[in-house]
Amino acid sequence: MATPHNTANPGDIAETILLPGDPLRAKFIAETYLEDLVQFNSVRNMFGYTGTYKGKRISVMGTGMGMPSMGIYSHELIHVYGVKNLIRIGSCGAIRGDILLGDIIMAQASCTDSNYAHQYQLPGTFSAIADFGLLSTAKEAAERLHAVSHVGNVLSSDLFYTETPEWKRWAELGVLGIEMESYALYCEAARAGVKALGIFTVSDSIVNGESLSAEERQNGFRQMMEIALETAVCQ
Ligand SMILES: O=P(O)(O)O[C@H]1O[C@H](CO)[C@@H](O)[C@H]1O
Ligand SMILES: O=c1cc[nH]c(=O)[nH]1
Repeated sequence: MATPHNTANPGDIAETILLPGDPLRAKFIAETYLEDLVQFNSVRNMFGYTGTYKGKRISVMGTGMGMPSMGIYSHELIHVYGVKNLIRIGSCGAIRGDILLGDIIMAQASCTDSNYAHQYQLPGTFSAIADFGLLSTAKEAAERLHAVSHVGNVLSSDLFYTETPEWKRWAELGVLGIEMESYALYCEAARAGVKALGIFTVSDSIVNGESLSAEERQNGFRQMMEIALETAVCQ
């Protein structure tokens, strides 16, 4: 049965899915890497595809920007379509001077300034973490592909533009970078007992204001895509 945001029928989506924020990144991955491609969604231009990579059935779909958008798509993928392994592939800003443009950050855990976990009515703060199996498989893939990758904490923020440089406080606690969706993804996966991981290419440095050129961005993103695909085939 379709949802208000996804016209796929149950069975159209593989158990393992790659989730870029940008639907055009989903289209690029599908057209570049997948065989026997079928498009399952175009509602709101949030393109979704299923195909095969090295013989393994894999899907890829955009999730938009921010935790409300990620929350909707990941919830439906898990609860309506039976997806079991969700691998977010995004861009992020580095908040440490030793993490360079084009480097890859794997979110072992995700902090947040959002109230996403408020819905669970916990008597405390929920620590959102990656699935260890997905994380260790991705780290091994990164090493095989000679990618520079860092594993640690990220901040999933509700804010892209901020009035004050709050990132410094997060950096003092060892947080590596900032993006906008992994906390919601990890919450949805934890609540449903499925697996999730966020992998990010550093597209800009919040420390020194540098950002990737278009060409460097494309190459860096391709390395992240290949790490995610290599992780997906192992599931
Ligand atoms: O490149 P994506 O996956 O969209 O991720 C990052 O880029 C967007 C902000 O430009 C936010 O969605 C943030 O999380
Ligand atoms: O969320 C994001 C993504 C890229 N760069 C940032 O500074 N923030």
